[in-house]
Amino acid sequence: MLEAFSIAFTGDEKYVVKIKESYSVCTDIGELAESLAEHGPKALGRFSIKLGRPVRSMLAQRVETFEELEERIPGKKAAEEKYDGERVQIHKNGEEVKAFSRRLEDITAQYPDVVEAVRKGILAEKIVLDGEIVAYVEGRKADDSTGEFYSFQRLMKRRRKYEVQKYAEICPVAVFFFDILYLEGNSLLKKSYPERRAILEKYVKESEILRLARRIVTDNLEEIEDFFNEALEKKLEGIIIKSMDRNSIYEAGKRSWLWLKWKEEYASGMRETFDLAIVGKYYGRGKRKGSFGSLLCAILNEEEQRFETFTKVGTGFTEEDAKEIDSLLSEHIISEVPKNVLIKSRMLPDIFVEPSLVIEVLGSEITESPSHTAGQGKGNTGLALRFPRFLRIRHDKGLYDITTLTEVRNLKEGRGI
Ligand SMILES: Nc1ncnc2c1ncn2[C@@H]1O[C@H](COP(=O)(O)OP(=O)(O)OP(=O)(O)O)[C@@H](O)[C@H]1O
Repeated sequence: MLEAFSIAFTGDEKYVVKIKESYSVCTDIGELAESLAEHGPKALGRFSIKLGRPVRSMLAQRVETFEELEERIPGKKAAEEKYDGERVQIHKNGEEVKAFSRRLEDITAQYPDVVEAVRKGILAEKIVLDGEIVAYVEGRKADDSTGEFYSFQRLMKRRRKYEVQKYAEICPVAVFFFDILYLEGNSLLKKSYPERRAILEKYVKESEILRLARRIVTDNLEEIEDFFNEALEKKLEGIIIKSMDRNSIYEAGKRSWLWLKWKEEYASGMRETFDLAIVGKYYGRGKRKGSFGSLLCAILNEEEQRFETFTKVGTGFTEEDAKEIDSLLSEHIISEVPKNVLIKSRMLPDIFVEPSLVIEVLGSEITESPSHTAGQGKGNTGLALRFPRFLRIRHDKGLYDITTLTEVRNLKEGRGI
């Protein structure tokens, strides 16, 4: 249809791309046609976001490797949690609130709880917000202040015309806002992502239902890896990396390289298990305070007869695992780095543990890392295991039965263990 518009209203095919761009902002096809009929190509580029008329969503590109995140968006970037629910664009005009789906359908009636929360907790008269609605229950467990995410399938129970109120109770939701597109008469589409996020934070009064997408801003890929692992631990499926560049505008209707997605399934090139010795423990920090935290784990360097750190494991533990590990480790806590262990100063754990307990860990990539000491040469980089996940305690394995440096090197070079 948009192609036909190009010929019909401009007499030339060459305007198709521009017409498509205009449609991303002016999704009312009648209005688009009228304007083109009246002004011809001059109408293009004049469209702006309008209250009550959703723009097409900006989408993220996928990358093939974790390093590609750095290649595509070098330096400082934001990593946001990626919520698996329904994309929603919320338009608030005073008391009137409308919610639109990614397919631009009006889904307001399905979410009376969200509408009510927006009326109360969004501190602007006229505003357009972009986010994801998820099946979510706040602070379910006593020790879990961040709440619990449920599957997309569960959210789909809310897709109904009848008994909406009943299902609002059966399936509570939260909206995680990650963008703002319009404020009090002004389009924000051309503002940079850091500017938009700062404005967004001012206008969302967080509550059980209204949340801001959790994120970190960093230029350190390892921190992003930790953030990704934490996201998986919360049963999220990944993260979205966002450019902080001056030109990081909101590209309506585009699958943009300014946003990259990284999901659990992309990381599973290799699925190999490793038996590792625990040599330290970190406490849960920030929102994970009070949680189990993570374990610093080592492989055996057979030649040097010492344990060299290889990874930090923070996911995959059940509550029982955590309790058992804590109680087993309590007998091996010491006040300094154990003699037969090599740890980089940047990785010093909160608690040092004499190597004794062996755990089995699933991992999906071996990379060079300045943080770990496994096989570290003169260049000061060691080998590290990416995306580790705890599987079980190996009571049956002794310290000298664990994965060795030779095995890790073989695996890295594709020779297998
Ligand atoms: N923090 C976030 N920032 C941007 N998008 C997010 C965020 N959290 C969740 N999303 C959602 O993630 C979607 C992209 O993830 P995914 O690849 O799983 O979805 P898809 O429908 O298969 O692909 P796509 O939406 O990219 O076409 C976005 O369209 C958006 O709805």
